[in-house]
Amino acid sequence: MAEAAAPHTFPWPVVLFDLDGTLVDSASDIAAAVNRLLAELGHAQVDEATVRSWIGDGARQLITSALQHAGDTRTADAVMPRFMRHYEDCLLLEPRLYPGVASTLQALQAAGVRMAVCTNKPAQFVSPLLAALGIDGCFDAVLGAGDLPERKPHPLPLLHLAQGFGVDITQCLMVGDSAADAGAAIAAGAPLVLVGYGYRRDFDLHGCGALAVIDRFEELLELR
Ligand SMILES: O=C(O)COP(=O)(O)O
Ligand SMILES: [Mg+2]
Repeated sequence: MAEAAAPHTFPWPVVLFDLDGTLVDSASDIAAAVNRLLAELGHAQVDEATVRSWIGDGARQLITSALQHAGDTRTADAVMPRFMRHYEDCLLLEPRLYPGVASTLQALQAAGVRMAVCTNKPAQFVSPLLAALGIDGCFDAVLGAGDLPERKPHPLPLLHLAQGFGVDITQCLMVGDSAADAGAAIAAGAPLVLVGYGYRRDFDLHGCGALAVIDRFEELLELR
């Protein structure tokens, strides 16, 4: 009788995933929303690469950067309701999972790893996006900006998720792309893996204490 394949073992029982720039390439949709706002405010359009450099610290910081870039003295708060309408309208224009994300999440799930999304994206957009991409069933918990009084790089969202899973934070691997993810993981005491393909700005991926920097999402399965 053929021997059953050994189940994949993974070093951590829980993985907390960042969303934008880690699981999902959403930059073109976010850029479309920003450009709709800029057009409405009478400003020139910006390219996707510029918007990518503004993603990672939440919608308010994104819009603060866009207004600054346009030389507009309005506050982010003053235009946020308008922006959120554009964000919602553009959310599902063409979001894409990065290569290997669906199969890797399935492999982790099959190995009994419990997973959560921990993102600075506005909370109301997270579940619809995960559902549209067909990966909503992989996660036991989803936390977005606005769900808690603090967001990454504050450690609270990570600590809150660990508590919900009933495990110590050192048992929760954080996987992200930005300084906000690294800051939150280090402040919380969570092990950290960074993806090299995301939206990082001026931040040293290799010098911030990550266990690994991966260029392909599937490399997660090789961690030991
Ligand atoms: O919306 C953002 O600014 C970034 O979201 P993220 O935390 O999933 O990268
Ligand atoms: Mg990110």
